[in-house]
Amino acid sequence: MELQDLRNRIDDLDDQLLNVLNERMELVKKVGELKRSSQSIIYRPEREKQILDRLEKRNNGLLTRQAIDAIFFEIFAVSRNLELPERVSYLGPEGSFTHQAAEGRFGGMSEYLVLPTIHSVFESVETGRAKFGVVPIENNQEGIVIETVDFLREKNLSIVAEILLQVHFTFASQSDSLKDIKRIYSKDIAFRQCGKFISEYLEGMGIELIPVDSTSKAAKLAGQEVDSAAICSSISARLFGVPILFDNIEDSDQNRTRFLILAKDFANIKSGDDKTTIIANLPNTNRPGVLYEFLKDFNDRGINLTKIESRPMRGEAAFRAWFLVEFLGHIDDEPVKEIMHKYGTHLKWLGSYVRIS
Ligand SMILES: O=C(O)C(=O)C[C@]1(C(=O)O)C=C[C@@H](O)C=C1
Repeated sequence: MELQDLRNRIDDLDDQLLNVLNERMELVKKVGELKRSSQSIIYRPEREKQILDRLEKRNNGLLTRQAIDAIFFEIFAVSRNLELPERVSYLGPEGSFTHQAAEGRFGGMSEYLVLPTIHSVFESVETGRAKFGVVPIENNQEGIVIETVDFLREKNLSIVAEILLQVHFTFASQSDSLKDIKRIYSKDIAFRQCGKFISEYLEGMGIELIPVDSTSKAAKLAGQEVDSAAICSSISARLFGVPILFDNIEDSDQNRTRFLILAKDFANIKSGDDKTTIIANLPNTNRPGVLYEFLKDFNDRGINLTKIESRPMRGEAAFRAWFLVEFLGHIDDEPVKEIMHKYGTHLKWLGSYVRIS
């Protein structure tokens, strides 16, 4: 078949797609009206997961699950904006991995608020300037993001969903020859995580490594100087128009960051595959066995703990700790309810949400 024939057929299919999408939006609009009249929540991650799981099962074409997710997250985002436009804040700057995570879930059409600190993201959701906020919580190579964990305890926000992002770094420069590069900008963590690439490709060339605040700042600087390069995300290289010379230059392809989507007073319905996050301020943690007994309560009920992170009780002279605890299951599960009831105000529920990681 000739190119023109193929393109004509693609045009036909695009017409059909457009009609079907518009038809879908008519239905979504009606859902939106129903929700508004009953004051229900617009964003329903568990319904979105149900749709994606169903489509994956039905799928017998070339699309991978990842591709289906990417296309449909964009459709859901457009749907939600039609139902009720909701602003999303994220930890910037633009081009950061958090930006990438937020866009992956809320699509290119949403209205975004780019904020400079994790604290300001929490605050924007608290004050209602944004409906949702996206912050990193942990990287599987570097560990927990302490600021996020501490604000989860301090502030009164709910966890709506988690996002898992595979972290890829790119090497971007306006110069197409490594010989001409005099300096590389990046974040200190990124230099560390791309150590093998740096020593194999760049060692002994007298190139200066300059740490800056963010990888997107690195991309911006590399966009202004022809003899510089940046180790940054592909989204920030694109944002600042810096050509990518090498992709996926990180040492480990296991490098993943987990992000949380936060909102005020949000509760998900059970999806059947959920994770729950709580804060435990256990009573008198200096008595022997307090933590052991608490953990045993989970074990006794067959609840799978996925994380326990210990943080200091600030403002006290004693060395006391509180814990961020995550486990598989939903707050509406009987065994989970039992534990929540048993410890009462010593536990603070932050959210039960569709499990990704
Ligand atoms: O089913 C709903 O509750 C909808 O609002 C529709 C829809 C969709 O586009 O399918 C949109 C937003 C929700 O997050 C989930 C699904």
